[in-house]
Amino acid sequence: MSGLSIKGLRAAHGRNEILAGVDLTVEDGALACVLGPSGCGKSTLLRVIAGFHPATEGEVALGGRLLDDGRRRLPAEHRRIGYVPQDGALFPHLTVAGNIGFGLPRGRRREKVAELLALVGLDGLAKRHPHQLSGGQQQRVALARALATEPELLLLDEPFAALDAALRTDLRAEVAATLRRAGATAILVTHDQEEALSFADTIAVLHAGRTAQQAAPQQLYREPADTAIARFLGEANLIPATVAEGKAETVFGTFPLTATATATATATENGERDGLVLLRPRQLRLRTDPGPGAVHARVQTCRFRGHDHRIELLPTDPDGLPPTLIAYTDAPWPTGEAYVEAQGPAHVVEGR
Ligand SMILES: Nc1ncnc2c1ncn2[C@@H]1O[C@H](COP(=O)(O)OP(=O)(O)OP(=O)(O)O)[C@@H](O)[C@H]1O
Repeated sequence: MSGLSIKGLRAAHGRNEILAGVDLTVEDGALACVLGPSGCGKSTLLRVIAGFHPATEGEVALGGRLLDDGRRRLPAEHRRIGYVPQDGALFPHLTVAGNIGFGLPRGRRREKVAELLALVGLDGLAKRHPHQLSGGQQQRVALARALATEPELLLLDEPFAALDAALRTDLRAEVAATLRRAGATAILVTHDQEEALSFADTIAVLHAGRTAQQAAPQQLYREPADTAIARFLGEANLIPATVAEGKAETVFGTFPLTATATATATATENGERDGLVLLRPRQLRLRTDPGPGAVHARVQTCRFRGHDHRIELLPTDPDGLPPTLIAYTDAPWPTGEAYVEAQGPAHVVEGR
């Protein structure tokens, strides 16, 4: 099997178990993100994959080769894995070319360095030293250096964390494009959900040392497995619902369920169950007049965010609704009265 496969991985720091059942599959040539809050074990996971930290149980395999199962371990230098740490960790006394070519055989060095400089968009900067580069340029050199040895898998540990917001967005898109051009298989760890959603083909959410869910970005955003994942990936309106026969009944009306909608509370005798339906802020629409399924509310705040407006509403009759609703709209909305309607399909989430 090609690509990376991790099953039931456990790892500890001393007596503290940090990873307590991580599953992760990354297909050959795919870009994956491991997403989780600070301290959940993301860096530890990368270090186990790279071979810098031992697994206690489970299995890590790359391209069908066993890397670690808690008993047998392939040494880091035989794994063909590249690692880009958070700060890039360039050699300060070497030039850009020296950094990228470090570890390459002499004969091919010049040609390969030129190729990599072009790949990461740094033509003409070969003779500079790291201190003469911007943060973003330094990270691109670190990426080129990691790609130089043509690793089977590239690990990126929060590589954009130290950069300002605008540079971060640009560099993230550039790095994703570079990795795709190079045909690399890569894993990026981050605690930034926007970064994960925009970068990856597949995202694994870590919670308490376990994989809570792995799915494609759109699926994870629209169809999270539980309320904690729903909230972690972005703002969520969680609306009480009665679920039966493939439909969810809410105060906004009845909606068809998403294809993979997961069941919530235990089924009652007549086949109905209570659940929570996830409506993302873009699924809510505001109007000035009442209409079928429209809920009366008061606009509390309307905040301009450049690409849209974030509107916070208090429902007049809170029965069957959370205390506040969040909508994102293209047009601004004055504070005061509004009617809110919702668009399906509805996804039923597990409470956690
Ligand atoms: N060398 C170590 N010795 C003991 N405990 C450690 C060590 N390294 C990390 N830990 C602990 O392991 C847990 C997970 O750390 P890790 O760095 O893997 O998390 P993370 O998700 O990458 O966090 P961040 O996003 O803040 O970098 C934390 O509680 C941390 O304190």
